[in-house]
Amino acid sequence: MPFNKEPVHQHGTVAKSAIVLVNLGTPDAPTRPAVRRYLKQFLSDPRVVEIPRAVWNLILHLAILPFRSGQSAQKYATIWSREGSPLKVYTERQANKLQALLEQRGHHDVEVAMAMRYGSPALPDVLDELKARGVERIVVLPAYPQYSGTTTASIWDAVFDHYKKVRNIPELRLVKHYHDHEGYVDALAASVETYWETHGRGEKLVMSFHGVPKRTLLLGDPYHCECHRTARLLAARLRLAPDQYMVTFQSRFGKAEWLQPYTAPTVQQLARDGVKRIDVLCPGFTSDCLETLEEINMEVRHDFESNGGQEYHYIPCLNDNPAWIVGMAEIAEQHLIGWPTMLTPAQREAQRKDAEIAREHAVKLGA
Ligand SMILES: C=CC1=C(C)c2cc3[nH]c(cc4nc(cc5[nH]c(cc1n2)c(C)c5CCC(=O)O)C(CCC(=O)O)=C4C)c(C)c3C=C
Ligand SMILES: [Fe+2]
Ligand SMILES: [Fe+2]
Repeated sequence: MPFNKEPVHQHGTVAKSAIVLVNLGTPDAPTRPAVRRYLKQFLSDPRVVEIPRAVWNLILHLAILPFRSGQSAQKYATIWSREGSPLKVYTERQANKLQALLEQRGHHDVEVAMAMRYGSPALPDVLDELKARGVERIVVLPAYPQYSGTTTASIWDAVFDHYKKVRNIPELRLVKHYHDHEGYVDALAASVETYWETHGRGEKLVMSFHGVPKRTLLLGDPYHCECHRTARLLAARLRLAPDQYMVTFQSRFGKAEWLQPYTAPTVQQLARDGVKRIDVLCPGFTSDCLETLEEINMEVRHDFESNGGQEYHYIPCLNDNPAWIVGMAEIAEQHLIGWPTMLTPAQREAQRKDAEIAREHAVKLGA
């Protein structure tokens, strides 16, 4: 494979650092063709569906895309906002606020960008733009607190695939997870406590995480354990006894067994058992999205209420809560250590001069 042509004689230019906040991605519009395009890219990822390609391609094109695209588009239409898909809107706000906070904390030489694993803005395009702007150090920060081969590793695949075509690769740091990071757990606890202060509290706190096939757990994916660790830490911060909270897994896809217990049947059973009020939190999603706003706040709410439950409270995701922006800044800072993001004005001026000399040098060489 040939390498792409790249800018020459950039040595000595101001090397900037960047944080790339990467989320899953979402369709460009709540329409059948846009959702089909998105699902096709998402579900063709071998990290997401581990079935031999020849078999899976047939199933995907004959049995899934023709039916699911329209059904999912209808669901997306119920949560779409004037600004677009909530997942993208919140991820964008997080990136902007993180940029401002890092600047406030003295990191004058770091830029924060946002990218999507599937759909737009596409991760490879964002990495290209950063390179064009002279960024030589990158922290890749997935929007997933818990590591899974199906999500986090897929972001890494996309990063590695992209740089296979690049000659001069930036220095890279990949955040694996922050399921037990204080800044993340504290932000979750603050969000729940604030909710309880204004709405009172339920008999049980249901912590619903996105599921994955059970098979991945048996094959060594740490996701399940990391979800439970987050739940234990959050319960400890909230001083909840074991009978005051539950961990469940939502969004099952396909016919295979996924991580149990499943959210919807668990909530139905709670209602049938006479529990009158539950509070539901989705700690594994840092932004509200289809899976929280439609599935949890609409479908599962209906399941609870139609089985005798009286009060169903959905506690929103961290989104752009100030406490979460602080948590993200702490996680980012721990990965920026040793990089010159806090240059003094004098140091920056020296770098600028050095870049000027390098450019003159390049002109003399005829580049
Ligand atoms: C938080 C982590 C996530 C894991 C782990 C995850 C695994 C996983 N997901 C699917 C299939 C689908 N997921 C869909 C939507 C979706 N998934 C996540 C996050 C995780 N997925 C988010 C944040 C979203 C919402 C995106 C949005 O636009 O708001 C969808 C698309 C919607 C639909 O048609 O239902 C599918 C499909 C699998 C198969 C999987 C693990 C193997
Ligand atoms: Fe998913
Ligand atoms: Fe486990």
